[in-house]
Amino acid sequence: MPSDPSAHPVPAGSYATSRLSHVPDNGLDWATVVLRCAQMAQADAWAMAHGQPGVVLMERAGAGVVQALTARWLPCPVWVWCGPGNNGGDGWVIARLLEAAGWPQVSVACDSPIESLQGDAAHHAQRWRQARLSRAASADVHTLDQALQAIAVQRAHAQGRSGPHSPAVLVVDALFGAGLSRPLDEKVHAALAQLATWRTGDATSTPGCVQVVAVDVPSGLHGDTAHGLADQTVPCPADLTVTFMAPKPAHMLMHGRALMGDLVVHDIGLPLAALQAVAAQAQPVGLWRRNTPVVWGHAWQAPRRGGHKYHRGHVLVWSGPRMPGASRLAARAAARIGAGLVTLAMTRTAWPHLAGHLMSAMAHPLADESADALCADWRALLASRRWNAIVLGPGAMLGLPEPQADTLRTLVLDALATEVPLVLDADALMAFEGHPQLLCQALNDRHREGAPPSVVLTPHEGEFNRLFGDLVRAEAGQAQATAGDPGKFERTRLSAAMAGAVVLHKGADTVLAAPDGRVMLHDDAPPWLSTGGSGDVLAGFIAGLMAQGVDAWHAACGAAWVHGQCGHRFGPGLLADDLPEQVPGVLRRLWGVPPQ
Ligand SMILES: NC(=O)C1=CN([C@@H]2O[C@H](COP(=O)(O)OP(=O)(O)OC[C@H]3O[C@@H](n4cnc5c(N)ncnc54)[C@H](O)[C@@H]3O)[C@@H](O)[C@H]2O)[C@@H](O)CC1
Ligand SMILES: Nc1ncnc2c1ncn2[C@@H]1O[C@H](COP(=O)(O)OP(=O)(O)O)[C@@H](O)[C@H]1O
Ligand SMILES: [K+]
Repeated sequence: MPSDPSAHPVPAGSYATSRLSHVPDNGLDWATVVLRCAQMAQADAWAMAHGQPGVVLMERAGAGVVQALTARWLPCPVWVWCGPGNNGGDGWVIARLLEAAGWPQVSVACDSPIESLQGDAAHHAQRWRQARLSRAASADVHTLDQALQAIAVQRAHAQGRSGPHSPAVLVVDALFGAGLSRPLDEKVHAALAQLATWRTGDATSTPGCVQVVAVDVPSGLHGDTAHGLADQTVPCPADLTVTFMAPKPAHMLMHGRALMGDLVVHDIGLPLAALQAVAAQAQPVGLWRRNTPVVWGHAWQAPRRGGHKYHRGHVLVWSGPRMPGASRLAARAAARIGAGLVTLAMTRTAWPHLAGHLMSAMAHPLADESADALCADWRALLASRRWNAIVLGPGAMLGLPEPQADTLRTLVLDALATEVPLVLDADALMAFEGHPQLLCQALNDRHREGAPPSVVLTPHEGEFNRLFGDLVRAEAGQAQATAGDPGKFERTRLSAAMAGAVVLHKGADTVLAAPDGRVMLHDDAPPWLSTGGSGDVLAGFIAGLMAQGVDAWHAACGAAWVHGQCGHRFGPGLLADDLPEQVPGVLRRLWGVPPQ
């Protein structure tokens, strides 16, 4: 247990430096998990039951906030807004420690009388009061209304004299954290909304004149869903958020993440055993994890000495005539990540545009005078040899006279009727819009209970909602008493369970889920990845790994990681075409292959 708590910034995704093929799947540690609020409370409770008093943990939590805060800002007037629970408890510690550190103007606002506070929060409120009295200073506690009036005055006096590191007023939001159990009262919401207006700047003040530090989460944000309760808006974003031990979904999922400002995860010294106890309760599938090679490295081997291209699998990529670039990107990505052979199946109309551009990949033309002819040719191709993985979706639209979606659905169902591992992306998913049950049925028919899943669906948020939105809402409504968005983790988990497939739900906050309930967050992806065709490359990476024998879950997690690393390596100005070209460097580092 560290006695000197340290802070580490998020994302903390890092390369492993040694060969990963021997690392077990369960490399559990605080830096690799995302904990729900109830699980964090379990870990706290475990530590308290095993000799770590709550007041000590709270002291460390407050100290962590002070450490992060003093590293960023010069001494300036501070208001600490304390709520009625332990989030407020942290606030009392922060106020006391800031004063002890010599910050000259620290004021506290709390709408609950000190005498009404309970437990650890009551203890620290009393310590704050005693510290004040021992210095013969006033131990007055203000209401939020009084705080707002005072901040308005401080703000006005400081016009033009504040800067990024010395705001006119710094407000510590210690109102509500993990214990938020109902929407904010109107009065509290309005107070935070006023603060938000001052923070962003208005007619009378400059942006940054008032800055905000959130303890655990910005108040009103639910830690599990990354939204306000019952669709309430979260009134005041923060400039800095300090949470403890492990991020919660709200710190990682969009909306929530956008409200955090800089995020620090502070170690308050809970032992690994506390996490292991929480993980034991989360069996059989375990905790929600952050995507690092530790989690999937064992499932994915470097090419072996003496192997040949057939050991590395043959990927079949479907290509429609409208956007042939998409399927070419997927094909190149599959080859770069290690598939031994890649064949593009393309309609005869696409042949002239595509075939001449292929170098290492092979091409197979399909009849396209009618939907029936196309489907028959596709079935024959599927049956013609032992494919190791299929990608269907990037640039899949057909350009036939018949209704597109009907034919595309047939092509997908034909592919699903084989046992070949499959990635379904983009158009192949949208062909089932309005018919999600049809897709789920076919996937479940194929998925054998207990066997590893062999299909990966890769919708982005829009595709996810159009395909699964109604099903997931209905399922979440049945599963949960609380109304409102269950959050991206839960939505993705539900969709994978319904579909009997791995779902890789793309975005700045990619979430992956397997039918057995495993859930993974991929948070280490740079914004340069939001460029046309980047998803096509990802689909190719997944198929390329599956072709090499990696199961669908580990292939999806590994591919998302490689995708993110490729984005990091190239940096700004990235085009999707650049991504596969970064793979050699990423793999070299992953496998510890020495530089040439
Ligand atoms: N030992 C621990 O348990 C630790 C807890 N820590 C802090 O404790 C926080 C969690 O504490 P709590 O579980 O007490 O939760 P909170 O302090 O977030 O809030 C719970 C209190 O607020 C009330 N409440 C909830 N929603 C409300 C609303 N909308 N309006 C008015 N009242 C509302 C609840 O009835 C309860 O009294 C964490 O966010 C973290 O800041 C840290 O000190 C680390 C250690
Ligand atoms: N802001 C972002 N930060 C990180 N990754 C992102 C961001 N926006 C998108 N991505 C990633 O980029 C890829 C885009 O895929 P997709 O939306 O299917 O694009 P396309 O259809 O053009 O290929 C996905 O892997 C997604 O997770
Ligand atoms: K808070």
